[in-house]
Amino acid sequence: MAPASALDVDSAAQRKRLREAALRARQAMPEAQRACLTLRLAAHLDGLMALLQPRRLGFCWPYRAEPDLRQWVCGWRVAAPGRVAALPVVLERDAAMVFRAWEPDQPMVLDRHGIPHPAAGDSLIPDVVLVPLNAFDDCGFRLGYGGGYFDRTLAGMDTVAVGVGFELGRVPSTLPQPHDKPMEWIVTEAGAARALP
Ligand SMILES: Nc1nc2c(c(=O)[nH]1)N(C=O)[C@@H](CNc1ccc(C(=O)N[C@@H](CCC(=O)O)C(=O)O)cc1)CN2
Ligand SMILES: Nc1ncnc2c1ncn2[C@@H]1O[C@H](COP(=O)(O)OP(=O)(O)OP(=O)(O)O)[C@@H](O)[C@H]1O
Repeated sequence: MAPASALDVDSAAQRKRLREAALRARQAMPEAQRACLTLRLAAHLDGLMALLQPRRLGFCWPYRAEPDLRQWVCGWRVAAPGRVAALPVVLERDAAMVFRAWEPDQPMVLDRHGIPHPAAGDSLIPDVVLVPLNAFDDCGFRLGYGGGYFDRTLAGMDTVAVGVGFELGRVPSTLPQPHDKPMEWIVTEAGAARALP
């Protein structure tokens, strides 16, 4: 849909700048530093998961220097019986994603963006989804890669959305649009916090 006004054009351009700046800063971080921040972030995730107690947990395969949560998820999964980890699957452009259960060593295929996901499996609804953040704000609004996949997926799903990212992506406002649904929680290396109302 075409932007309605000069103000919309302005805020779309600003969102693009915020998204790109956060992505650039994250990708410029040395790998060792990223790993160190991810360990701290994971410790805060432990605390939040103890509170939320999901049985089915959605997360993302790391992409473009996002926090790599695979090891942490493996530990979470085996720490109690019946826990299921799930990855999002982009079946169609401009549509909601589905989640499929994931276990280490299972066959994976690449989606249209080159991100691995389980090759087969029934779709499921996670109790909690860990949503990657590029830029984000204290109200829980986020900027992803601009595909609108999470916006569409979370709009139709009864799940707790937990934004996961590094502090370097925090901005005063992401200039949220009417379709944006805020995360309930934000977890970074600095802690886990409920998004502000
Ligand atoms: N780790 C991870 N996996 C994820 C997501 C995510 O944010 N992080 N997604 C959350 O939505 C979905 C994939 N969404 C994506 C949307 C756009 C682009 C992307 O690279 N877009 C290009 C331009 C278009 C293209 O090349 O297809 C770009 O940003 O330059 C990548 C992933 C599902 N898997
Ligand atoms: N609930 C929705 N239903 C239909 N289209 C939507 C919905 N949410 C977002 N979109 C479309 O997706 C486009 C991209 O949205 P946005 O810029 O917020 O992406 P993003 O949050 O960065 O991406 P992602 O959710 O993939 O991480 C929007 O311009 C809008 O057209």
